[in-house]
Amino acid sequence: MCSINERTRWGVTELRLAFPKQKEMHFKDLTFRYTEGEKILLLGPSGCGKSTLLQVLSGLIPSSVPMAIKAKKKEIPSNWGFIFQDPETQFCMPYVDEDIAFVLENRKIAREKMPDLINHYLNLVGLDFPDPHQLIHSLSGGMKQRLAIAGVLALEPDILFLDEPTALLDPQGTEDFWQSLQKVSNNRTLVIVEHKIDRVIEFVDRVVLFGNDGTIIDDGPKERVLKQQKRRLVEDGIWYPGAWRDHLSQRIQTKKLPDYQATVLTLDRFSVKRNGHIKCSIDSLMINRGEWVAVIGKNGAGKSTLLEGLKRLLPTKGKCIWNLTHPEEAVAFVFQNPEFQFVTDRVDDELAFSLRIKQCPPDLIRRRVCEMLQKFALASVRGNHPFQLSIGQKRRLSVATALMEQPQVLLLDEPTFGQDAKNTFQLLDQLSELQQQGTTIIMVTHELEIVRHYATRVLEIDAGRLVSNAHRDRGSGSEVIGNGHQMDEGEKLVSRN
Ligand SMILES: Nc1ncnc2c1ncn2[C@@H]1O[C@H](COP(=O)(O)OP(=O)(O)OP(=O)(O)O)[C@@H](O)[C@H]1O
Ligand SMILES: Nc1ncnc2c1ncn2[C@@H]1O[C@H](COP(=O)(O)OP(=O)(O)OP(=O)(O)O)[C@@H](O)[C@H]1O
Repeated sequence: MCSINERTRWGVTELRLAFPKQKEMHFKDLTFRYTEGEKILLLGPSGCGKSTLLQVLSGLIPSSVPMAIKAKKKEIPSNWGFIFQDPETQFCMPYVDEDIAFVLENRKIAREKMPDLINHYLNLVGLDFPDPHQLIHSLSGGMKQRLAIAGVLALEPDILFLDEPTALLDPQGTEDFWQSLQKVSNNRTLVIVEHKIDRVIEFVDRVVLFGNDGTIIDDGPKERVLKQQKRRLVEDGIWYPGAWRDHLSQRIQTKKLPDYQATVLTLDRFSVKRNGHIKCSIDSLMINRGEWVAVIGKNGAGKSTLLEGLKRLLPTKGKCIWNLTHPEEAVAFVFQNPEFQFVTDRVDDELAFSLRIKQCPPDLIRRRVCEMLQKFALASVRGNHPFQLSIGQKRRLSVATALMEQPQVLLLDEPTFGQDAKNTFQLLDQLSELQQQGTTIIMVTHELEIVRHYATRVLEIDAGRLVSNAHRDRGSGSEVIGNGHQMDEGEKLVSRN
């Protein structure tokens, strides 16, 4: 073991950076240095610049992402791997096995050793294909994220830059990821951005806390930073261990939900196909107005497929009856990948788009756009291109556009992934308000706290089938919900036909 003085140090000194077409510099002379073997968590509100800084530290900015940057000193490591927020950006080849083989080839691994190694890295992230010669395009969002991680682990890098590596993973996948990383990270240096705080915090020794404007507010051992900065974390809406508990204890308990009794959706021998194959089927299901339905299940189970089938974005068979006058308009949809949704080149135009098509009065559109920019913390980026937003901002914009028309039914595919605490809680408060007014919410989520504290019904999908349909109720004892997660004491699921 070498002493700290002998270890290599990297980082940036007095960094300033300008995004294309932006006059103002991001980071005001930011200095951040780190040492071989350190395990560091970058914490800060959505949009403060965490992902951008990771890309500067790895040298991706400006070498692969051209950007004007100024720094007194830059020390960039050589053997690093980068796990991106958006797994789609990570792949070089069309097939699963080829993508990992590509990395192994770069490491000059002999061809005959490759099949075993490919399986080894896929197993590390819990991907188990009978034949790994699978089209990457045909994987679910969470499966792609697992593959992206496997590809980076196959590099066997000394340094890992991890940008929200578990955002799209199911709870078991998240746990598996941290366990796999534990196995391979002994002497490695890790610089991590992660909103799901509870697990990652066990893993790191140093926490760097950023403010809204990208300045470093504190930097030091995790115990000290989390303790001394607790007020700041709460005020800025940054995740900290116990944030959920504090939020729920302060949450104004919503009035008893109105029982509308009116069926809004009936499914009968309903199935949804992708590429000619049935990927999700439900024999029989009825959902009432004002319900909050959580759709849970493992990565690749068929949750997004179900939602896309309900919105008729994929071919379906059987009955899917919406008890609504104009279902095409009354049912709003939020894709798992927010970029699929954007149709304009400015944030404010994106919000105004659907109301303009309906020829609503300009005054009303302006008022509504301003309201949503405030509610979704997007006012400072209102003139930006939607593709230039941070992941959290993109996610909020996609949800905000769906809410513009005040739809009667909301189909939401993981609307809270990649969000800081403040924006997560604000979104949930808004959805609760809409639910009180009778909006039906059908939401795919891996966030068990939402399932526990907001859902009125939980549908569990496994291998393309509805395996459990349970009404959420409070009672005694505890029960197990999807992915082997124990419900809190005092809660239980009541089965429904
Ligand atoms: N290409 C770009 N052009 C203009 N602004 C950009 C560009 N890329 C990022 N930004 C802005 O820079 C800021 C920092 O973005 P970044 O993705 O680094 O934030 P982050 O802290 O990782 O956020 P999140 O937690 O939401 O992922 C954001 O306000 C974003 O809108
Ligand atoms: N574009 C596609 N083409 C073909 N098959 C696909 C496509 N997208 C997903 N699939 C397959 O359909 C099945 C269900 O995928 P789906 O995206 O519905 O899963 P999911 O439960 O939403 O997963 P996740 O939690 O990872 O988002 C998976 O077996 C997946 O491989």
